[in-house]
Amino acid sequence: MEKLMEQFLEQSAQAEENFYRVEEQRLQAEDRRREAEHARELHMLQMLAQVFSSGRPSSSSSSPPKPSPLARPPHRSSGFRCQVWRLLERYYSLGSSSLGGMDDDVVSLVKSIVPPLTSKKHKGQDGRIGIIGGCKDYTGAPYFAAISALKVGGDLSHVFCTKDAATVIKSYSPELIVHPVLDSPNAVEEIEKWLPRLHGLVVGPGLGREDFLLKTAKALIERSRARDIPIVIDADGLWLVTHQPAVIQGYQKGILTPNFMEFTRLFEALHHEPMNSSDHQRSVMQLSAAMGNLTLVLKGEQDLISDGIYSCSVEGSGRRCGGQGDLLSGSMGVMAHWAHAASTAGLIRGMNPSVVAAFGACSLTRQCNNQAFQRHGRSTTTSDMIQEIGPAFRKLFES
Ligand SMILES: NC(=O)C1=CN([C@@H]2O[C@H](COP(=O)(O)OP(=O)(O)OC[C@H]3O[C@@H](n4cnc5c(N)ncnc54)[C@H](O)[C@@H]3O)[C@@H](O)[C@H]2O)[C@@H](O)CC1
Ligand SMILES: Nc1ncnc2c1ncn2[C@@H]1O[C@H](COP(=O)(O)OP(=O)(O)OP(=O)(O)O)[C@@H](O)[C@H]1O
Repeated sequence: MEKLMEQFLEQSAQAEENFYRVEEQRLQAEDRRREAEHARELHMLQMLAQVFSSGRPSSSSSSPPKPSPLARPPHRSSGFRCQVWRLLERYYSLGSSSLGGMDDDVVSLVKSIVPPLTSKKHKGQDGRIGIIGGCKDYTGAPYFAAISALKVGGDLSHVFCTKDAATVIKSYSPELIVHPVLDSPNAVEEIEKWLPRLHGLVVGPGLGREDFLLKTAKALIERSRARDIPIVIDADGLWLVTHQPAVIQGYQKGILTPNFMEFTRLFEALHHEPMNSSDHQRSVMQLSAAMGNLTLVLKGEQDLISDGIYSCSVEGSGRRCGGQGDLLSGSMGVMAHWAHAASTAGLIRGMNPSVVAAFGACSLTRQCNNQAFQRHGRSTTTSDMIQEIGPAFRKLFES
């Protein structure tokens, strides 16, 4: 019996070793294929850039000029030029890892949207954010999003959730304002009363997928849109968008933050065909276009942000714990308000404010993950990351 057991263990160890060997070979081949594809694409775009970038300094293939994220397409009126510009943008962003400074340029734009802390302001000016989400099953997600909005620097954070989620969420934190209205018969009217006081809305964390909750969320998105409020849609809010894309399509103050699964569902719903999962940048551009060029953030090893393609690769860690996406969407809700306010005030020009907000929130989330991981390693949770928001924010945007 013992001998049999030994044999069995040996065989399974061998099988495991074989599996890892084959897997490693597969990953190496995939890396080589991607590198070759990337090089081909860069080369092609480089040639296009040289042909079309009249007025720009000519670029050597090894060191292309550093792009300014502030720059605008030269003549937006011309469709052809616009297309060329997009190719150039793509070329520059594809080359961004070798350029190095790209992230720094966008980070400095994020710095410029952060409102200064002065004694002249009243409570509420730096952001009153609403979270639509929180139901019987999910109380953590809306809490993470709402507390992150506060810790980033928003002044007031409202959670609109179902009745049975409200007491639970209140008990997590006295800092949140929690409205137990999401499943009341007149939920839309109850919540709409608050819209004039809100600077940003985050729809989806812990919302659930019950029809009546999604119906309420839909009506609130429509009414917030009519009031020109920046809207971040995440988690179950994206389930709604997958089934009814028109609810947010074309809204320039809308930001979608899908993880890979959510992205795939959305892509396949809009394109009626399977996604080519080997080229994420292309898929992001395609989906963004299908959604009316709104800002899209595909979260992952790098966060890919359209319009154009920006990639945020601030170093995080290998730890993925539930709720990181809620930290992201909550902080993005505040930053979207700041970015649009800064844009209206003429403080940022030439770059889509939603992209600046998205980049800011992605960098921050990843930096929080990195710092929390240094302290807690494998046991890092989203609560640990939330503890890092203050120091991470200072390090990225206030130094
Ligand atoms: N503590 C809480 O209350 C939390 C609640 N959450 C809520 O839970 C609800 C459902 O969210 P789910 O994300 O589970 O939704 P989905 O049902 O869309 O996710 C399906 C599955 O996809 C997997 N997945 C994610 N990224 C992937 C990738 N790159 N490749 C392969 N698989 C991947 C996830 O592990 C998940 O099990 C939402 O309302 C969400 O807000 C989450 O935010 C996590 C924390
Ligand atoms: N592979 C990765 N490497 C580094 N960072 C990552 C990786 N995947 C995700 N992240 C970071 O975590 C953030 C949230 O992405 P994630 O995929 O965890 O979202 P989510 O599944 O929607 O989260 P939630 O658990 O809140 O629903 C991303 O914006 C990114 O900063």
